[in-house]
Amino acid sequence: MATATKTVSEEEEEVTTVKVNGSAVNGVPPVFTSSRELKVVFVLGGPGSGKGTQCSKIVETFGFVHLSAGDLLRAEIKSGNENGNMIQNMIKEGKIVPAEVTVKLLQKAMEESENDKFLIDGFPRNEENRAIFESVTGIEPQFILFFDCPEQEMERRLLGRNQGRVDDNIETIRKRFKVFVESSIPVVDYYETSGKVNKIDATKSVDKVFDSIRPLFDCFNHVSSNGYEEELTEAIKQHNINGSAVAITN
Ligand SMILES: Nc1ncnc2c1ncn2[C@@H]1O[C@H](COP(=O)(O)OP(=O)(O)O)[C@@H](O)[C@H]1O
Ligand SMILES: O=c1ccn([C@@H]2O[C@H](COP(=O)(O)OP(=O)(O)O)[C@@H](O)[C@H]2O)c(=O)[nH]1
Repeated sequence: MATATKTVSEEEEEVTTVKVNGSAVNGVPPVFTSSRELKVVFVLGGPGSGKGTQCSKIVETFGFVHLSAGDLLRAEIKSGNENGNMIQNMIKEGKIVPAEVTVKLLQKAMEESENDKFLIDGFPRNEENRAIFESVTGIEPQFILFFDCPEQEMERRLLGRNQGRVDDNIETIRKRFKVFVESSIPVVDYYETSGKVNKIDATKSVDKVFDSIRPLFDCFNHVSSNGYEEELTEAIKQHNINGSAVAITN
């Protein structure tokens, strides 16, 4: 008689062969257990550049799930998890939490969601984040949104944010800016080499910034006869022609 119980070898088989977006990295298959084709957009930019604000608008209009790495880490502190103290101290100092911790939280959130389109906000923050995310999930981002904003404006916004965050004080803000330039900009540079970065002028009003982002997401709502990939490639090309070609200013 057939039974629902899987043998150990069947379970091993499932974990190693049923995986997102496929490819093994350095011969080690991703350990992601979902079989959905997930679409991920990384949203990067300095602290206070407006990433979270725009992610909310993208969620409303284009049906993505917003995963803020910072929010997931702050929830972990609140949950009383054993890593909580370490995470709290890192955030207070503006340092980057070890990749294993953040990737695990992102992975869990994606696996628990029934959606297949994710905005990952504020991650990857350094090369270690990027490499570990890629090797664990096997996911390559569709593209990168990079919010370009001068430090003076980001500082003004952060000091006015009023969310009671332990890191929105001038001393920690300065440390976060330094970490951003030294560790996060190299990730943007990495993706620039594969033409995946879409630079956004984040100094404009919230609505104007959203207007410049919108065309990059339209293809997720209406797929032309050319197909989604072609439509996205064309949107990125147009975005760059329209004067936002990538030139990292920091
Ligand atoms: N385009 C904008 N112009 C002015 N203020 C903004 C703009 N976008 C966001 N803000 C404000 O700046 C602060 C930081 O924005 P937020 O979205 O939290 O940034 P991030 O997620 O990049 O840290 C918030 O108080 C937000 O309301
Ligand atoms: O992938 C991440 C995302 C966030 N953080 C920590 O969380 C803080 C706040 O990040 P968040 O993205 O919430 O805020 P932002 O600095 O972009 O305003 C950072 O300074 C880091 O200390 C981290 O270590 N890894």
